[in-house]
Amino acid sequence: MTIMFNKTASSPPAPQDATFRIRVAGLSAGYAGRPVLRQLDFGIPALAITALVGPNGSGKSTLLGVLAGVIRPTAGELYRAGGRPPAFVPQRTAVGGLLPLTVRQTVQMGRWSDRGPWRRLTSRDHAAVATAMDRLGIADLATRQLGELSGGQRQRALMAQGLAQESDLLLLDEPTTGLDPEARERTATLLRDLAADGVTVVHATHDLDAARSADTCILLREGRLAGRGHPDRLLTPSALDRLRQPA
Ligand SMILES: Nc1ncnc2c1ncn2[C@@H]1O[C@H](COP(=O)(O)OP(=O)(O)OP(=O)(O)O)[C@@H](O)[C@H]1O
Repeated sequence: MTIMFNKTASSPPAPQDATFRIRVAGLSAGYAGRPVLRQLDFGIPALAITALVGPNGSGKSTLLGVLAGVIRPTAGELYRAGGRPPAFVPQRTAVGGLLPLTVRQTVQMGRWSDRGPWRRLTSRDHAAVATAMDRLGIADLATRQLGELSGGQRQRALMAQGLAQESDLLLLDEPTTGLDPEARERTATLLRDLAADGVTVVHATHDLDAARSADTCILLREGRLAGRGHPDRLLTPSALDRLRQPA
């Protein structure tokens, strides 16, 4: 699927290139009166883990919103290779902790895109929900209210909701923020397993260990592409210093 906006790119993405799950060309986006992303060109490799790295306000969440289809670009092209609609897991701070929902109900909402909110869940849905909770290690929290959970537990409940969608494109906003070292390690292993199972994973992160364990990184600075490639090549101390300086 190619979505074209006010076209500014001279070279359109190549839909026939099966190595990319997503391609963008000349992509710009932002909010009313506030341009954020400027003229981005890159591909997201299929069946791999891509980390979005950059300082606060560099546009990582905005880019995830565009890739998820919840923020409309103002210019450029976005090509998503065929597959299921993306599963988008926002930062836990963007999700109300006061919603009167149990963990299980939260994860079940991941099935709404297939089932709709008012239909009874099938045994297949229940199995997907149980598997997602198991993979995130939160089965024992199933009956707890979301609002009673610690930040890290709530983060894992939201990730389980994303997994329950069984999409082949998982977009995660700072999935390891607030997690203890063991949960971070578990998340890293989970992302690796998902990629091996056929999922393309994109996550925004400030966690350099998580970024270093990705297959590829995209660096953003003030809404512009500051680099992309393998983390070993990209995440050098001097490159990270440059990221922190004004563009
Ligand atoms: N809903 C919004 N309305 C207006 N401006 C916004 C909105 N959300 C974000 N912004 C602005 O867009 C810019 C990029 O924000 P974004 O959240 O994408 O950055 P980020 O790299 O994810 O930051 P962080 O690492 O702090 O999460 C910032 O200047 C921010 O103030």
